[in-house]
Amino acid sequence: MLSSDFANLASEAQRMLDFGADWLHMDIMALCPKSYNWCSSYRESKKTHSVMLQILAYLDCHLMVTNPLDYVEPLGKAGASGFTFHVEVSKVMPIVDFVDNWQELVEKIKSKGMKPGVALKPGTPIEEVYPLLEGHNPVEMVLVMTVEPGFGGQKFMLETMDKVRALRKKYPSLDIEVDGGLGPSTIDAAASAGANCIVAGSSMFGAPEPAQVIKLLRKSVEEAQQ
Ligand SMILES: O=C(CO)[C@@H](O)[C@H](O)COP(=O)(O)O
Repeated sequence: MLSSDFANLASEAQRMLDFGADWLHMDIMALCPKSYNWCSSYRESKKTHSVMLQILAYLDCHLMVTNPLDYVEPLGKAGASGFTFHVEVSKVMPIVDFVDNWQELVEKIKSKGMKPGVALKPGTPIEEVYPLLEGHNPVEMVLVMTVEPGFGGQKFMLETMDKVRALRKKYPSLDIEVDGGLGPSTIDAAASAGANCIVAGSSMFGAPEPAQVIKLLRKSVEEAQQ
């Protein structure tokens, strides 16, 4: 949704669902560069925001915030479906008993009926998310960022596919999401590495025929899974 027309968020969301998107990906940012556009829409335009959350669709929320725990309650109430927080919060926050408490965070996310996920930036080694995939309260999705988080329209970082491959090898049935620079020219690299959830921003909203783009992305993932 970061690539959509912010003045028409609800109709843009519906347009993408009509074209065949399975999920709506909502970027919720606090500290990333250029995040003010989405943040201001998110915070200031409460009315539009709640209209979006009323649409019956899977709302995949990517929390680029340092205090994910504070967002669990409000997003759960608002109707979010997926809640993906960043593994790097354990480094930027001094609270960092987070590393010990991530299970509590995951439990809270689940208790609000949301699917817990963990995201990592391009420079973060994949090994950092492994502890969150073990134990009795594991996350259910890993989001491998394929651009630096912050804004749409960036170039897909092919080198991040090593992380997707490693993750897929270790966790054959895990949901692995990729986000940033995904479109017809990069989908095969992501799908063949093992990604099965594809976030497409500017390649969708800027496409003359978004339905065709979705079909192509889906086909590439399905073929790679066979
Ligand atoms: O989270 C982000 C950027 O922080 C992404 O969701 C991008 O917004 C995807 O946009 P494109 O790279 O597909 O244009």
